[in-house]
Amino acid sequence: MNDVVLKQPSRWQDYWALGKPRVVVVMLVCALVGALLARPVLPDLGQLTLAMLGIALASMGAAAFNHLLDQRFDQLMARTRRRPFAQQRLSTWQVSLYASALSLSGVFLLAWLINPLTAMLTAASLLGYALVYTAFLKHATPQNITIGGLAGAAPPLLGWTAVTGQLEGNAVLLVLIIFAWTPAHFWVLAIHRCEEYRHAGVPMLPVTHGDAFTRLQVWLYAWLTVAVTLLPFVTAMSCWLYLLLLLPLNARWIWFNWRVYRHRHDVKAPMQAFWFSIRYILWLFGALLLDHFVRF
Ligand code: HEM
Ligand SMILES: CC(C)=CCC/C(C)=C/CC/C(C)=C/COP(=O)(O)OP(=O)(O)O
Repeated sequence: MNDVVLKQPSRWQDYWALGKPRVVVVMLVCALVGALLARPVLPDLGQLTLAMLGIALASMGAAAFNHLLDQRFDQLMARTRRRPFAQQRLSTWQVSLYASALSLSGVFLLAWLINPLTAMLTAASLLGYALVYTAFLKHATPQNITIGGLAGAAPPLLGWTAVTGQLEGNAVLLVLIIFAWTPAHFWVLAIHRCEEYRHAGVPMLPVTHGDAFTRLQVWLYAWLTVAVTLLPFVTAMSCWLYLLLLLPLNARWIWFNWRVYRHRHDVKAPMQAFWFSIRYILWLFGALLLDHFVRF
């Protein structure tokens, strides 16, 4: 018998998937590093755990709203069509309630037990991703992710303000790193999935401006990312260990993105660069953390 019977995910697995848990885990790592870099000494572990919980709940709520608002587009793309709401395994009511419950509990937890600034910034990121990006920018302009990327870049700032209760320049530097990294992170995936985005009518850069132009943008943003990652060293927020770890990491980053730019016929290059982008951001924040604690 050739038929493969795919096992349906359980209800819990469906709810879990709505929160884009793998993306949120990486965001939480960035938030945690932001929190640990904020002061020379370790923050209170109880407060830190609560802050991470609040940020996680709000991020997963934002992701669930993204599923809710993008159902029609998710149904049109092979990458997303098996999502629980795209397949109508969960109802509009269930997803709306779940997204609202996660978002509100996350923001209220931060407002009540952490501080109002972190709650406000988290609420702004949540709305930035769920509403501004998903409901508007994503379907309006090929610059959707350069602008919308600000919401996804917020986690280190959220971690930082959770510890300090105030906005500080070094926290903004960490945001800038993710902000500069996002276009190269995403456009390589968009190059690989260009026909799906075209079919769904989503104006991603390779759809509107073509493959060659997008590869050039990836290459330029890769260099912008390199420049921004040097800022923590230039401003003396980080030291020589960070720089030492950064150099081979950036060399790999440039190499992966160079292949995207120059080896247009290498069909594997964009997705290899995409998966490396995730390892890159994790290693980078790991390097910032290591440098911080080796010094103090
Ligand atoms: C607006 C900004 C961003 C856009 C448009 C974007 C886009 C995407 C897309 C389309 C995927 C594929 C998801 C899938 O196949 O289900 C993805 C995966 C991923 N993104 Fe991003 N991303 C953004 C920001 C971020 C940020 C800030 C982080 C973390 C700091 C991040 C971490 C990840 C991770 C870890 C994955 C892999 C998920 C998996 O294993 O399935 N992304 N991103
Ligand atoms: C509070 C806070 C920090 C909020 C940020 C929340 C969050 C989960 C951001 C994720 C960024 C992301 C994966 C964008 C892709 O969306 P897409 O709709 O383009 O991708 P898709 O087609 O895979 O859904």
